Amino acid sequence: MSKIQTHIKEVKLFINGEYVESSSHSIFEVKNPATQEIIATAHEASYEDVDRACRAARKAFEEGPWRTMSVAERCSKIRRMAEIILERKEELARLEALDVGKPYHVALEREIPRAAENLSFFANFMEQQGGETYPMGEEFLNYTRYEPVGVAALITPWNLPFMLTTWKLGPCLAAGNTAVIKPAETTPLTVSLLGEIAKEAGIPDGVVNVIQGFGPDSAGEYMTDHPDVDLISFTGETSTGKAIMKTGANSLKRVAFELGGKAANIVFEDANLDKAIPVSIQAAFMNSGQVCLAGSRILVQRSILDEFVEKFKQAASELKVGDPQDVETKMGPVVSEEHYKKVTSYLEIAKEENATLVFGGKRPDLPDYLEEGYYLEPTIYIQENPNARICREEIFGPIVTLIPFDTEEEALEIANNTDYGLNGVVWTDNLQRAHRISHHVRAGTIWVNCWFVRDLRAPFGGFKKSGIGREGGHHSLEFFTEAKNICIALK
Ligand SMILES: NC(=O)C1=CN([C@@H]2O[C@H](COP(=O)(O)OP(=O)(O)OC[C@H]3O[C@@H](n4cnc5c(N)ncnc54)[C@H](O)[C@@H]3O)[C@@H](O)[C@H]2O)C=CC1
Ligand SMILES: O=C(O)/C=C/C=C(\O)C(=O)O
Repeated sequence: MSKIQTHIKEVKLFINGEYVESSSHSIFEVKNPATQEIIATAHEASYEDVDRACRAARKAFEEGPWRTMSVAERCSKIRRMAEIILERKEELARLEALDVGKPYHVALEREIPRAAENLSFFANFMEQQGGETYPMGEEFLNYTRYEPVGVAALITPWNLPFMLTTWKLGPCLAAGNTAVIKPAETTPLTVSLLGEIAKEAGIPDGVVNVIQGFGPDSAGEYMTDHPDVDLISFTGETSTGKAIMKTGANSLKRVAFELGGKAANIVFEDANLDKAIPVSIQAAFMNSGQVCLAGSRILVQRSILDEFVEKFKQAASELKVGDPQDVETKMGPVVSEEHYKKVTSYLEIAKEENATLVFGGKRPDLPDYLEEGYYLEPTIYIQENPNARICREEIFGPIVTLIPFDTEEEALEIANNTDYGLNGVVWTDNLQRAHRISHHVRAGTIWVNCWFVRDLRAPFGGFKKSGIGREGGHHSLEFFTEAKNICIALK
């Protein structure tokens, strides 16, 4: 008998202000990755359902009051959504932990509050926006308005489902657009509640629609091809971004992509290891390493390699792996069987590439009721060859690779030796070096002596294959608005 309290749930579609079943009666199962228990069944949206959702969003955009109501009124409703999320935070955190396998307390203390903040931040930010004015002497005056674009398809992955969906929904709604949301098929639970939360907050029917289903030949592809969708905001795998771009090109949809990463976490010999070690452990193993910003390769200056390895290994051995619902747990399973196979295939690859296993590399010892869960110990390798696959490919699991280097130039070369460029981390007490490295690592965010510190006004996104465009502050609003210039003759 499982110790985990499961929550059997039927996940329906939310279209035009109400829960509906799939018109094709197609259903898929949702599993708890800690036990493989079925925790819910979800309705897969057919083409007809996606079409209804997109048309409802279009109608709400064209006819409804959402686009034309005052910014103050719109934003107060978005803030109310944030309040409801906080009122329901225990329930949402419990569902997120069940669905993704992440520790409940991480969802409760970090991700669900951040989801609420994603909405309240953009509501407040939108209210402070002005426009440009360009007087042409006494004869003409130009002024700019930022108007909503239309219907947005918001497609999100399974690693931080609720947080990442609200990160898109906040600016989308604040700017006056309407939305059709599709969470990942692996983790539909929390996002399925966003429609009812919006409705309770007083947001008109049709403005927030949530559909469920898969990617290719399913709900994801249908929405990216739909003529009523104007723009697509997507977070997920780089190859999926390419597929979405191709489909969206048929009707020239605007796209913003936040894709994969393989961050270099560079530790110089003058770094404060008392800070660098615990934060690097977080960066490697938070959410079982299923974070696009994960510091999954740690470049360590050779003169401190032995000390770093000893301390890092000790800290990894103290991470409690276990039941996501247990308050002591620091790391749960990975999200699904398919993903477990992908992640654990890198154990074989590491062996073939002669990496040195420092810690982990197998299933942890766990109570019987977790024996079917997709667990892997926090795993640490040293790999001298920076071209090895574990140094360049996104594993998206609890596997971290330590790569020794001697000089600053070498560290930079290794850091940039990947197709990705989402973020990087530098540990040093040398201010000039911190700036030099930050300028030369080709990535969208560099954290110096810290990691995953987020100011929601700052640009967030990737260089190279890590994305297209930026989210955050006015960057998000630019994506979700059309700039219009109005030129007035004054005489
Ligand atoms: N934030 C990030 O950078 C993330 C990266 N990943 C990477 O992606 C890998 C697989 O994770 P998945 O969730 O399977 O990512 P994915 O990119 O396959 O799926 C993300 C979302 O896109 C949808 N989708 C898939 N194919 C589509 C298509 N052709 N058209 C429209 N929508 C489509 C999915 O149903 C899901 O909602 C991970 O192993 C990791 O490498 C995953 C999650 C987050
Ligand atoms: O903090 C944000 O806004 C986004 C974080 C995104 C990830 O960590 C992810 O996609 O894994």
